[in-house]
Amino acid sequence: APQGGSPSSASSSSADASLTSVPAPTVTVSTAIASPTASLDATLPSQIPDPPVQSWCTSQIFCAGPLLQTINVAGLYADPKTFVDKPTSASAQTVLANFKNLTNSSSSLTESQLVNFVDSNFGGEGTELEGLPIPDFNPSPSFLRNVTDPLVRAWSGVVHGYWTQLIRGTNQSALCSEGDAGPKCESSLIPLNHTFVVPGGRFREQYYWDSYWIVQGLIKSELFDLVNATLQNFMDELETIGFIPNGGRIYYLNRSQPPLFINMLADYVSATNDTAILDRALPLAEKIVVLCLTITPDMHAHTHRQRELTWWQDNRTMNVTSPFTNQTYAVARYAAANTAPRPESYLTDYNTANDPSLPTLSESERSDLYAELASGAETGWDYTARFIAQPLAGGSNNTNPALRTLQVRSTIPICLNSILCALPLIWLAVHVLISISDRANTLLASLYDLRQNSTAASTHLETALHIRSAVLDLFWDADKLAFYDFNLTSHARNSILSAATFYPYWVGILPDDVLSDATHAFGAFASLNAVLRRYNGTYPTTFVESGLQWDAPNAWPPHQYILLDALRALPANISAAPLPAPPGSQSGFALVPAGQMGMDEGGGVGVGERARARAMVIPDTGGTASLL
Ligand SMILES: OC[C@H]1O[C@H](O[C@H]2O[C@H](CO)[C@@H](O)[C@H](O)[C@H]2O)[C@H](O)[C@@H](O)[C@@H]1O
Repeated sequence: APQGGSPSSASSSSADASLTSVPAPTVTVSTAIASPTASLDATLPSQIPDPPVQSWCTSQIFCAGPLLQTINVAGLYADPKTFVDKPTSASAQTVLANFKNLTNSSSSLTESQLVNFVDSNFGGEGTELEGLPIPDFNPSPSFLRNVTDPLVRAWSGVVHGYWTQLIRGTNQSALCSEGDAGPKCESSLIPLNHTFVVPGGRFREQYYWDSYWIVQGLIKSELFDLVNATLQNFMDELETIGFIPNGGRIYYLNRSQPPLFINMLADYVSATNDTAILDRALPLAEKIVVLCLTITPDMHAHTHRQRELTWWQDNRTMNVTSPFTNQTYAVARYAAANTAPRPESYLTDYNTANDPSLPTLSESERSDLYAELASGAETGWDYTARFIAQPLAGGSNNTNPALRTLQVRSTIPICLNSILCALPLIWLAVHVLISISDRANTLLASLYDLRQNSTAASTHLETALHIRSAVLDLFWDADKLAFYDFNLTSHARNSILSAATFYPYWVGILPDDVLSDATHAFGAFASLNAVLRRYNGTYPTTFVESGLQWDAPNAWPPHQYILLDALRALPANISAAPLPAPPGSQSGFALVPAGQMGMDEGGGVGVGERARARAMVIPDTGGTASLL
């Protein structure tokens, strides 16, 4: 097998399933042909001065600089990511010399000169990757037999079959090898040692938080070797880079993504009992969760001084004093250091910053905006009203005015802090506060138990109490019965309800208000009831139709997963009661606590009658079923 490691139970397959060796898929490359919107003999539009070179991304071809800006301003490709995924066909030195000759040859370059330059100096996007076969692919894994609905079962079988299209390896023969005068070419790919699974389409590389849900699927599909390989790649990155980047390209090296490595590890060990992986993984995982272990400089310093130099703590943590209780907490935010357009979205960011219909930005305002845009990408929710001061500033057809008011770095997000503290918090929930599904038993404290390291486990438990307090204090609104992000500028909670409101439940943080009163528990999930009653569809990311992809009406699969787990986290004595019915002929919206959704029925800033959350078959509960 091309994957690293082979757990004992990794080869299990259903007895009646026929094992099939599926041939390696052909990876389609060079799908994009340069097709500038301007005519070929048009000269390039004028440019603003190049942004500063980014210390984290020093390629003069794929990172901010004159070449990248010129190619982008020419608008050769509909998707700016196409260009930065093309390896050069000659050494970087040669390509840069050719570019210099070109720019010296004329004061006004034409579109066709740029098309020729790219065609003769670059190869097809993604050629450094190869599609790999899945050895002994089982088209009928046992989970399919437990899907009773024939339609859903057939659909699940089709989805299972997609794995064969998404497995990649680094194409060693296409990598830029060393020549006498240095590497023979340059590519933006971060080569990985193990097989990996890609989201697909333009996302040709491994992504961090996508991999969490990929791992959930791989486990169901009994493709354990691929999970192991995914984890090995991430461990390699933790060792060599110091953190797990957003994705597997050098232009992602200034940011991470929602940190779910240890969740993947726990789920893998639970599914395979491959505890051998823990020797390498646990110290690296600790690097990720250390935020939870170093609450304030004076707490735990005696036990955790050696862990202080870690990535999330050093780069993303700050102390916040609650205006509600005056308690101080170390909490995390997304905050990428960046003063240039994102290379994979260069023209998009450039246009946001230089939109002629909007006020001209000073250099420092532009830099700030670029940092916000990169930080927004780090959230995984790029982009959403949740992190925007004026989400409807340009209406839903023009998102530039809204993006100019991004406030990612001044938002303490519910989701990140819930995730970062998930393991000790769920451990706490399981062992101290509430009963929760078996899944929780696989989490960090249990992993430590496996290694007989009870000291570390008790520290996690102690820490969990503190972090649970931070989440409940900063984010929980007891009147609206919902969690909201904390805004560092207003020093108050934001008012936008989003799918993030369910993250604390997902990780086992249940407010006492909810635990003590079934009516409150219903109120906390009343927006879900309203959505299901009215639209019979999935839960949108927010209820704001901003035109951004992480806003209404779009609903994203990760959130449906989290929401279902959030419901499962409710104790049975709270969730078993029948749902309250709306009075008279009113809709489920009438049952939503005042102000929770921040919208008026059928209007306001929300989805209202226009909602079209991507429909999924979830039957209307009709007011009689339980929340579960
Ligand atoms: O499925 C991969 C990811 O796709 C989206 O974000 C990615 O694309 C952006 C633009 O090309 C890029 O700037 C960002 O950093 C990428 O992660 C999606 O929003 C992500 O949630 C998702 O992981």
